[in-house]
Amino acid sequence: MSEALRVLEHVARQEKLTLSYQQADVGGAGIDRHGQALPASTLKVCEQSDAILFGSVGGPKWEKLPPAQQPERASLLPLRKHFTLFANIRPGLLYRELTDASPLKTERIPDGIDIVCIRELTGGIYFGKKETTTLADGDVQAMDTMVYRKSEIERILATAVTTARARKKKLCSIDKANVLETSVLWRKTVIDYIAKNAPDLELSHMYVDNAAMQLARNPNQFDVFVTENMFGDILSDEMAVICGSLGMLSSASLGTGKNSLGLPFGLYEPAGGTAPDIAGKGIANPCAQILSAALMLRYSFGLGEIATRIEAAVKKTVTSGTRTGDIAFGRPAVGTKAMADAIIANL
Ligand SMILES: NC(=O)c1ccc[n+]([C@@H]2O[C@H](COP(=O)([O-])OP(=O)(O)OC[C@H]3O[C@@H](n4cnc5c(N)ncnc54)[C@H](O)[C@@H]3O)[C@@H](O)[C@H]2O)c1
Ligand SMILES: CC(C)[C@H](C(=O)O)[C@@H](O)C(=O)O
Ligand SMILES: [Mg+2]
Repeated sequence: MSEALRVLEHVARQEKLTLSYQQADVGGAGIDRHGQALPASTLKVCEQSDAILFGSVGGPKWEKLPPAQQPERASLLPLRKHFTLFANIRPGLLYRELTDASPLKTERIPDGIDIVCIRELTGGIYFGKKETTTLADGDVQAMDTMVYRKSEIERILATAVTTARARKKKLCSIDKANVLETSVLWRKTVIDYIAKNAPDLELSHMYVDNAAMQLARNPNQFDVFVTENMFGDILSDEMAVICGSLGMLSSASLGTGKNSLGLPFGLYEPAGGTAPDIAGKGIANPCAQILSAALMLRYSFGLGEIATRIEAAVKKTVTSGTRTGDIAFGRPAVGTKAMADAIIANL
């Protein structure tokens, strides 16, 4: 986050913009300093802001807390729900020059990867009824329910249509309609919605297990794919690794809310987590956070040109060989700060 803020401050200086931001504790920092993962003061700061640039939460230190109090469930999910951020846009981009960082064979992705995951973010099994009960026979039973309404599916489809129209007009909807009732509704809603509202799109459907395989086999057969919350969580991590590293995967979460500029209010965060295995060593890849900041400038501040400039600087830095360990693969690696320095130099 500190490197992303340095990049933002740098572009603000260059463009003579005033960037006004407040930092607020969330997740483990919220628990440690305020006794709650999402302190009321933090929520207030978010409500008064035009956008949220989110770090990552969670980690071994808080894993022993009751599940409902842990950072992920008690801060990130409530934030998504509070602002109805139902549309999670995760671009899966692997530069041609970086194909060696992908576990896929270069022959399969000679031009890199360029796909987009649209994940429904405020419904499904994440937010359905949850319960753990001890049964009469002493056995313990836990339950999570997956619930979707047609209207929830339609509103994420609107985002998917806009995204697909701005690209190759090709949309794949991913579900498990051979097993799940929610997926049967999902597929029917997709068919009806696209026929009525976007007949210009090339629409396909795929079961999620096959999609997981197809992503690894030939990712560029997709252009934009849209899916429910948990499938999107899992497929976006797979997408991240075939695109080189979770450290490169940014994301934007949007709802219907508008900010004081009349633009979409959004939460912008890397798709990855707190990377406990490398935390504190100064070697994490800052690109996902920096690219998330670029998405924030584009969607919530209407500063698309500056966002494109940041994206180009990240690409130039990585493709010219300056890389953190997660994407270095045998080349000399730089640390987090040096990576951001190089990006700033390219800006
Ligand atoms: N948005 C979020 O806040 C978010 C997202 C995912 C996971 N988490 C939380 O993070 C914690 C760790 O989860 P996990 O280990 O399953 O996932 P993770 O994403 O933190 O790490 C998975 C792997 O990817 C690597 N990685 C991730 N980001 C990287 C980066 N920027 N640079 C280099 N390598 C990077 C890690 O080193 C690790 O090997 C858990 O508490 C989890 O709940 C939070
Ligand atoms: C941390 C966790 C709650 C979160 C999710 O499952 O949505 C993360 O994995 C993500 O992909 O943003
Ligand atoms: Mg995830």
